Amino acid sequence: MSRLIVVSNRVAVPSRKGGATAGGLAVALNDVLAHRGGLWFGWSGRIGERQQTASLVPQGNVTYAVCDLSQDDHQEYYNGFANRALWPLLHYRLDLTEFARKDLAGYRSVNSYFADLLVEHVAPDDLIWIHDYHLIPLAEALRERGVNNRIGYFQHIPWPSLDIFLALPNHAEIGRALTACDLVGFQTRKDADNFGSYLVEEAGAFASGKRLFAVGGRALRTGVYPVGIDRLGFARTAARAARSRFIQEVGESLGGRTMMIGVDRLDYSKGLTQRLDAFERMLQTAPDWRTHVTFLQITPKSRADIPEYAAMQRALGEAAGRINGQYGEVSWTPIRYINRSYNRNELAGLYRLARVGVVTPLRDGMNLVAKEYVASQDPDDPGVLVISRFAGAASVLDGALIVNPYDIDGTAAAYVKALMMPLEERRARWRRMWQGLANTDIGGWADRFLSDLEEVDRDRPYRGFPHSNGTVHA
Ligand SMILES: O=P(O)(O)OC[C@H]1O[C@H](O[C@H]2O[C@H](CO)[C@@H](O)[C@H](O)[C@H]2O)[C@H](O)[C@@H](O)[C@@H]1O
Ligand SMILES: O=c1ccn([C@@H]2O[C@H](COP(=O)(O)OP(=O)(O)O)[C@@H](O)[C@H]2O)c(=O)[nH]1
Repeated sequence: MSRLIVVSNRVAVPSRKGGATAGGLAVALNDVLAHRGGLWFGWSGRIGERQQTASLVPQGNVTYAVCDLSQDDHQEYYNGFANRALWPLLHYRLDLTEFARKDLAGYRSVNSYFADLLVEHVAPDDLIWIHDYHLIPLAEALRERGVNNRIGYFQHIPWPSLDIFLALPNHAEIGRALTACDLVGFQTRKDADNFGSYLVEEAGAFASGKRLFAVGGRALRTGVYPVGIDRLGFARTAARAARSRFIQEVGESLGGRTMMIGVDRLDYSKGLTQRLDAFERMLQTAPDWRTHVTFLQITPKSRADIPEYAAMQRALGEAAGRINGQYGEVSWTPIRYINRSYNRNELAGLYRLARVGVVTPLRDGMNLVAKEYVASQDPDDPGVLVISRFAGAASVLDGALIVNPYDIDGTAAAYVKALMMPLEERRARWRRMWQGLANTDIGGWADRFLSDLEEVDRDRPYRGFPHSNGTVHA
């Protein structure tokens, strides 16, 4: 088996502050590398001087290779082009997209820096797997440095429709950069279809079917690989956590009330204000639930230097305060709004304690919290998941109550339905979702992507494409 090199901006270096945060990419890749071993290259999470070589941290079967970013790198590449231009645009938020040439230059420069450091560690048979929108130019930069290995790229966040993507001033550069890969993977069929349309309509690619392209004299495959979780591991953790002192104390603090839960980074893509607005609407329109339900919203701060995130933090704090002020009683606070992060064990126990899990992003590549909520439930007495139709996870969790997060009345009605759902229906819906999780288990996700990457026929880029006489290239 070839050695795996995983590359991502965020690297979960064990016991290093600033490395791992509450984010699905780090969580997913951690699981993959723990099973398969290899090299994990990326940002150390620290700001300092640029390095001449990556710092190596060997740990079991994984070697972490990380490097610091300069203050300007962090500002232009991470806060700037990645998170103020690409993130909003790829989440369909043209209204929040801020394109600056200086940030673009920083983005290119950090990708070149990563390529310079990484190339020193690449052996001829290694499989290289690049992750996410921070590193779209990396495959091209590696090819320029003579790397001929198989390179795959996985997009954790949505790929929007053509009209949206064309609003990016340098869309041609970004789109072309991915054609240096052998395989490009997406979370959903829609994302992969959108990228395919872009290749054909704007990048001069020829398509054979929906997932094979000839572009720039090379073959490029695309595929759909919805990222998952270790469902059995999570279920075990949740069952154990339910007996912990921490969860017992939280349970006692509820005083017999039903709990709803939301767990999200503080991000405008997560639909948090709409979610609380819907809870407020429920308290208005279904007054019987007042004093009987507690909404626990865990929202660790994220990307806090970016103005749109700081504004979001203020808006959300105000919304929670307004609702608690309007409906709260001396003995009851409707919303427990918390800005710190919790570890996996604690979260698993909290998910299991909650009768309703609420996941209502306006757009989300996948959303692992939705899957973790399902995996944590007691099969004999499971809770109900309310999920936005715009989360990638909705496509594999068809036992959930699916809502349009822009529809505040509709979401409020779904909350009531979830709270009142009879046990038999809860069990039946949960069984369907548990099965859905089996199809996208984390090990299977990586195995499918990597075996497709190994099978790309690089020597015959036009294999499968039609000749002008109607026959097919062998
Ligand atoms: O690294 P940060 O800037 O702190 O942000 C955290 C991560 O957020 C995004 O996660 C995505 O990946 C998840 C796993 O595939 C997926 O479930 C979720 O829908 C995505 O939003 C981002 O894509 C990562 O690069 C960040 O590390
Ligand atoms: O306090 C927290 C909040 C979140 N998470 C984890 O962060 C990940 C969030 O991933 P998701 O795909 O839902 O969204 P993202 O933040 O990547 O956009 C999940 O595995 C959560 O369990 C965590 O460990 N602690």
